[in-house]
Amino acid sequence: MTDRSQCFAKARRVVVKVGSNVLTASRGLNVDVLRSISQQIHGLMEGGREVILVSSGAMAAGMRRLELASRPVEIPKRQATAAVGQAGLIMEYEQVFETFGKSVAQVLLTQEDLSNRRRFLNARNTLNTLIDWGVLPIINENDTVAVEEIKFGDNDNLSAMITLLMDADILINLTDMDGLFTKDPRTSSDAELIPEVRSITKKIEALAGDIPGALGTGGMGSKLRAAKKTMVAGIPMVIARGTRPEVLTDLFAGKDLGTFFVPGTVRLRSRKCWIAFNLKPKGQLVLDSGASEAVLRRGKSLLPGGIVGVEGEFSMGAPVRLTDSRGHEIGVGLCNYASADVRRIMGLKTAQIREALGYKPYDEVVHRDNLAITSDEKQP
Ligand SMILES: Nc1ncnc2c1ncn2[C@@H]1O[C@H](COP(=O)(O)OP(=O)(O)O)[C@@H](O)[C@H]1O
Ligand SMILES: N[C@@H](CCC(=O)OP(=O)(O)O)C(=O)O
Repeated sequence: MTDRSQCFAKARRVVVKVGSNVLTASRGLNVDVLRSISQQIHGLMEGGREVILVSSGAMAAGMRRLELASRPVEIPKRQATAAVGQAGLIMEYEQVFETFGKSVAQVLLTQEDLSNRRRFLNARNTLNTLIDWGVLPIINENDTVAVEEIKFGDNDNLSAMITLLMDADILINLTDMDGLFTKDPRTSSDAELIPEVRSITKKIEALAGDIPGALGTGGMGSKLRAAKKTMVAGIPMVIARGTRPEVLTDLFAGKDLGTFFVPGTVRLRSRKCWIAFNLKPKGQLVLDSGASEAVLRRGKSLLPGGIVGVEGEFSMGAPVRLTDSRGHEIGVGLCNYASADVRRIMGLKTAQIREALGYKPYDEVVHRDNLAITSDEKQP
């Protein structure tokens, strides 16, 4: 069983995400909360932890700075508002950390920056260097250039991706609620806090509305989608109230605050997370029950003999989804053969590949090293 206090005690690299509603007051940024969270982060850093901050609040700060009563509808105006707000946001962090003798760095990212392997590795090197220097990286989505399809969608997702790709040990999502409730507490006074979630079932998903607070973006739904990713990757996530005094300090002192999302037992490392969550699968391989079992529970590579179906057209090296015969996703992997070749060798023994194709570069259709298991069915 995963012990929550152990997860906190052992966490060396920590990602903290702070939502817009936490950081905003009626007349602009809530500087008191920003200072309090910064102070606690500084405490964690002083205690030897590596911290990465994902901070929302640019749009909210910009709206207040420009005296806009509501969020602009047109995308360029939204982007311009966030650009104004980001400056004030980072300036505030900069000033607070200066009083601790520490530096902060602004890192603005788009989805593209993570899905392009070379750009991602550049970003990761930069983040690791900042951490080595004892500088706090403060990440936000690059709202000025990120529109529609290249948008992370929200910082809940961005913070989960950063947690996975930076091999962090825990994700703390600070919002304007004490955690996940049985109903939306904004509309239901009898809502009760759920202290622990072991699996994101349909029932759990149904509790969360996608309607965010006045200044937020994704609502509780996007936090659950983020938790799903970290849990599959074997990393715990917590949702807690960012305005609670000493929230971070208390969490690391072992207090049972917020909602704890229990991680899966197998830890997926950065490269496999990148395969699982950043690449768009180009096709699908359907596995028979023996191959599903071998891949899911026995840590095996996928051989041609266990494949019963191929969907889509893809070239060698393409990312593909692996499903069982009921269509449930087992994982995502890089395919050693093009779709046309997989169709010719599926169901065959590895010794028959050369005969069927005239060549045999690999025994495995998907090698274990290039396969990320995304099913939350219990693995060994
Ligand atoms: N079951 C639920 N439990 C807690 N909050 C919920 C639930 N369903 C919907 N919400 C809403 O989600 C909001 C938090 O999401 P959001 O506004 O996107 O926050 P943030 O700015 O921190 O990302 C809360 O203000 C709350 O009203
Ligand atoms: N990039 C946006 C953040 C949008 C966002 O995800 O907000 P939130 O749901 O409050 O975390 C901003 O800084 O305003």
